[in-house]
Amino acid sequence: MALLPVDEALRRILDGASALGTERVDLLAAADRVLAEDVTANLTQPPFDASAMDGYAVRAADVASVPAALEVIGESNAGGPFAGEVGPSQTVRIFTGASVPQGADAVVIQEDTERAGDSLTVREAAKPGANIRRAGDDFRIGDTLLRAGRLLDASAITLAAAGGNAGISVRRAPVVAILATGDELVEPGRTPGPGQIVSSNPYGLAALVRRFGGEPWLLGIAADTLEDLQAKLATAADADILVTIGGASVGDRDLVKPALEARGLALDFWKVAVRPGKPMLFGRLAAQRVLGLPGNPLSCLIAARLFLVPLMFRLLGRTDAPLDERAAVLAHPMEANGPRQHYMRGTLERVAGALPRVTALASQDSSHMSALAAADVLIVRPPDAPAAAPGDTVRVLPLDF
Ligand SMILES: Nc1nc2c(c(=O)[nH]1)N[C@H]1C(S)=C(S)[C@@H](COP(=O)(O)OP(=O)(O)OC[C@H]3O[C@@H](n4cnc5c(N)ncnc54)[C@H](O)[C@@H]3O)O[C@H]1N2
Ligand code: MOO
Repeated sequence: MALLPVDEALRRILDGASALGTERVDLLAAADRVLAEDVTANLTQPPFDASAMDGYAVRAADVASVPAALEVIGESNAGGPFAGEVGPSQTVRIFTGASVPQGADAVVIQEDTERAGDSLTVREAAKPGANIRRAGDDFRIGDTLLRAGRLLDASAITLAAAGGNAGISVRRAPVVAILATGDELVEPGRTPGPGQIVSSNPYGLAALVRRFGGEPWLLGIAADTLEDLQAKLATAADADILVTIGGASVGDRDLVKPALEARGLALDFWKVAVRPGKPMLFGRLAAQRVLGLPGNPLSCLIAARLFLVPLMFRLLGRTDAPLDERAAVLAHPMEANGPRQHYMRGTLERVAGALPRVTALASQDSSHMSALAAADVLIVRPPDAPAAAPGDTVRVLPLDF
């Protein structure tokens, strides 16, 4: 099979994928979930004309020329409005957030006044509307506050709450089953025997899945036998997405593809023109989407960021773009690229008033986890890109996981 271009691989993975079902959660459980329905305002905010400052509610005409002498006739507190009306040459003591009483059309801040008993001297003039937040300035009952498909961050949750919404409809989190494969693997914390290494990838993948709103489901490590692979794959039938790690290449023990095929995998593609991540496979086991990621840790995580995360966005109904490429300027020359789209690990440096400057790390080995942890971007080198010079503009993808 020929290597598939990155865009085409992504298109095929997303083909026919649609948003999962919805569930209602209360506001405290809504953080980082994806909104499934528009949120509307059940209230108007502010619900009344409110003072923006601590001071005195006045008739602007009374304080057009200063100093002006006024009589204090009462008080309006946040939560305790003044019941009467402010008449000519009268004023009401008022506090931030309190309702502006009838008759008043401006608020003079406390610092611009002098008080003696019920007498107030205003030293600064105020125009009509000064320091008043009008009813509905922020939003009105029936307004659409938030659109479906948006990630619920702190500001969105604050707005939903202010609009009188106690519960929110969100997308069900996609369940992503993760199966490590390989006789050489032991769980972290165990001492590897001869020829063994620690199975690190599932933990990084689980973090990535959580980070983007999914529910990771770790299936452990399958041995390099068709029997064990098939048995472990069978336990994942209820997951929305099945991810296998390793055993995807052409070695004699690379049995993931045959094991999946024996379980009825409809293979869509195997091998993508991407570096790292080439031996990735994608197919379907009935309704379940299956991503077979390579074993090299960087290949695994970077392929997951490039292909699994956009699929999760789709299942979550997210409307923002899953891959946010930006421009940066190269700090050094770069050789021409080969036929695979190369996602090189790099570090980004801010430059005042100009595009940031990017430096590729010395190690671009797909097994060097220390390099990935030290990087803050991936430099995207398109297939067969010509050699580049310092100062050339390149695309970078922030490492956001
Ligand atoms: N003759 C060829 N050999 C290889 C090719 C090729 O095209 N022709 N592709 C290379 C590329 S590119 C990659 S990437 C790797 C991917 O191989 P597999 O997906 O089959 O992965 P494994 O061989 O099982 O493992 C590779 C490497 O990663 C380690 N590994 C595996 N699982 C884990 C885990 N859960 N945690 C940490 N590390 C893991 C494994 O021990 C190996 O060191 O193939 C190249 N070969
Ligand atoms: O694609 Mo492999 O991921 O180049 O090491």
